[in-house]
Amino acid sequence: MSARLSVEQTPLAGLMVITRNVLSDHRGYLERLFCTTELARFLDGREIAQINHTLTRNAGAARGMHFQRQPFQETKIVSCLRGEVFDVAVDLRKGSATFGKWYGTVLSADNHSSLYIPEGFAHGFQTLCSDCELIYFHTAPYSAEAEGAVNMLDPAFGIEWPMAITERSTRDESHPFITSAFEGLET
Ligand SMILES: Cc1cn([C@H]2C[C@H](O)[C@@H](COP(=O)(O)OP(=O)(O)O[C@H]3O[C@@H](C)C(=O)[C@@H](O)[C@H]3O)O2)c(=O)[nH]c1=O
Repeated sequence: MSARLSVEQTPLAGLMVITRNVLSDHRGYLERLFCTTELARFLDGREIAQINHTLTRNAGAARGMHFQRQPFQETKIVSCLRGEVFDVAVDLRKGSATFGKWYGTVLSADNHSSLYIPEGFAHGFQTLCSDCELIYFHTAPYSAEAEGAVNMLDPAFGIEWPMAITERSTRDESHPFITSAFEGLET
């Protein structure tokens, strides 16, 4: 049986784009969203602790850039099951050669791509059309106390969002810009 998931490295070590190889027939298709066996070499024993699903109604809306601190640091796999989003991860790993760099890619229901985001990255996205649904596989449970975030408009990162950001949560709007005191996340 051929691999159902193809994995491509990005310029940020450990951050990967997964393409789901669909099995189509006259009814439609089947695709694999997660596979312990195929992803074993990356997961290195981590198990999925939580699966979350979000709907974002309006095009141009954005969520992020979120992460969880130790001991709830998490790897997450993000997939878009309806619509199209520009999905972004920022490397916040302390001591990383690419600290502060970002990588973005379009995830859509049609391109069957997912982003594999390792510990030490912040994640966010912007919707490119209305009614976008994402599904997240997380290796740690949600912890409000361990949540952290950086501002998606922070010039220190210079993320090139595809369109003007039309909507964010009050909390996401209020995340401060980082300062030189921010050394990054321990991983
Ligand atoms: C993320 C999360 C939130 N919540 C609660 C907190 C709050 O009351 C409500 C909405 O939370 P938020 O506004 O943080 O939801 P949202 O902005 O969609 O948060 C998500 O953003 C993207 C970018 C990610 O990377 C995800 O991991 C997650 O952080 O849901 C949970 O109960 N469990 C969870 O796992």
